[in-house]
Amino acid sequence: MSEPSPGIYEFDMLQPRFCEMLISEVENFEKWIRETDFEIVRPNSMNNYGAVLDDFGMEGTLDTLMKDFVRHISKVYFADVGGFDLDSHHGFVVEYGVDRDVDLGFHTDDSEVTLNVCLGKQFTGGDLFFRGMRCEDHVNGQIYPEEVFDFSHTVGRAIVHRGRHRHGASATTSGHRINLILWCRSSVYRELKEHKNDFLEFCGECKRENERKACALHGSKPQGKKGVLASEGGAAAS
Ligand SMILES: O=C(O)CCC(=O)C(=O)O
Ligand SMILES: [Fe+2]
Repeated sequence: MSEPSPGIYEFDMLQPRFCEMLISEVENFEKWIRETDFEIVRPNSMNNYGAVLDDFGMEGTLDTLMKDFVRHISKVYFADVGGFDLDSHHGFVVEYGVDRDVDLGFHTDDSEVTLNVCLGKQFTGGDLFFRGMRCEDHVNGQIYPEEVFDFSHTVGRAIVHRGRHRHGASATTSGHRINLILWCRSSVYRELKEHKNDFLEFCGECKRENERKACALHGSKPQGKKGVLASEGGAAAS
């Protein structure tokens, strides 16, 4: 596992054969939905294609994946957002292509920790772009150069990040990109957050504010890196 940018971890996770089998299962489900005239529930407020895996028999499997796999990673790297106590999830696939959703706007996830694995198929484009972690108060704030990180998907490879890590997906310019997304949540963390009004350690802007306050107190200059990129508006996905 490597950490190509602060708070983002990547590693090989799924065998190609498993990715193919999962895609074929999703395609079967979508075919069945079309034939039976059922309404498919789309994965979230942003994607018009894809499907919720929990809706067709994978809820238990994904719960096990979260508890026996993601949680071991998140309790080490994301303990500050309840990574030790993930207890519910929303599992889905997203589908991109010129005849599907092409890209995905800048947003934060309704999760404490997100696992994102590329299932296939063949595609060009579709990079994920990350632009720093923010608390709710600072989600629309500036982007600092050290927060800029772009990630190219390859089949079977996974990335994990905090839900509060602002990100989006650039256009898939050819082929189809299908990714498995697992939004993992912690009810304990959410409950605690309600009653605490602390500054959030992971938030790039809270950190800077704290630094400025400390410097004002001691009469020194903040050490933070200079240079600010244009700010982008962010949405919260649900
Ligand atoms: O397109 C992707 O790989 C990312 C999808 C995503 O960010 C989301 O569904 O929350
Ligand atoms: Fe997302």
